[in-house]
Amino acid sequence: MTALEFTKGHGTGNDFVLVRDPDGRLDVSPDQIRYLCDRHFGVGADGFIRAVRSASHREGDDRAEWFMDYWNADGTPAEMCGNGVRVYVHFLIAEGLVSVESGDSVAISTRAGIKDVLVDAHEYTVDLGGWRLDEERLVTVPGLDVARPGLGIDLGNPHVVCALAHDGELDALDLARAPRLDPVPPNGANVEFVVPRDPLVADGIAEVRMRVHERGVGETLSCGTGTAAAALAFRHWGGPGMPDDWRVEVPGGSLLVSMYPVGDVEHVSLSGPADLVYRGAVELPQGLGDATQR
Ligand SMILES: N[C@@H](CCC[C@H](N)C(=O)O)C(=O)O
Repeated sequence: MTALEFTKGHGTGNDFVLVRDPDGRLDVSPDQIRYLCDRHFGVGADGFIRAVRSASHREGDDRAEWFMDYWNADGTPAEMCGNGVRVYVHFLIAEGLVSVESGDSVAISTRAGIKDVLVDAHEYTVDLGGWRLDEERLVTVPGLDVARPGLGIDLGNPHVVCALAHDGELDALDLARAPRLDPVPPNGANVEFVVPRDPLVADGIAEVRMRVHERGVGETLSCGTGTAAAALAFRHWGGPGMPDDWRVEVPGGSLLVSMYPVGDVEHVSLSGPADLVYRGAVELPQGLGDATQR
């Protein structure tokens, strides 16, 4: 049995088990990812991130040296993770795998394309790229008496954003199980519940509060792409005159979302902290198979 060395990190409480595997020698199975992310029997995390060179992963894009091999806690791969990619760059720097100074950007290959992450002391800003509106779905969740409309937003990964009237409604939600979506999205979705601050806009920045049920995970303390989806949906509903800068408060902290044109496309960025908490080594139990060398 081999011990798997890992680092535990988080971005506003959205937490990850990160492992370094520059040459793509590790083969960590979905069962092993479920074990690692289990909060009772394993290390515990919302997601698993393998740091592998793009050249050593079939989904990697060689225009970026590093690929973020991101998996949800239930052992399913995801296209993108806005908190994860910021923590990932912090991890690459801490491990000496990239060398950057404050003010530099690092390009990261993800299943949703290449994302540039700007490093600024302890704050990381990821350009999530373009986005698109998706269809509306009815959202049913314990704690809300009737189903509410939710707006689909695609950021490489799928989101459905549901506006609530006040903090009381948000606090009453039971997100222990996945909200029901109608029609059912073909690939599932992360579902964000959002309440506007009163006033919504102060000093040119709009502010909302959000809770999220993440696809493949459950309720989490934060979801970076989810905060971007929340801001985009509220700006869409608010119409012309809405600001392009949004502060989104989540249970684990707060994140800044900004929208800006890049050529003909509108991009959206996400800024916030990234923290590494501890390192360790874990032996994967028999029966799950070892994280073996390829
Ligand atoms: N927490 C992430 C999103 C992680 C992936 C998500 N659960 C999915 O399946 O799309 C974020 O910070 O964006």
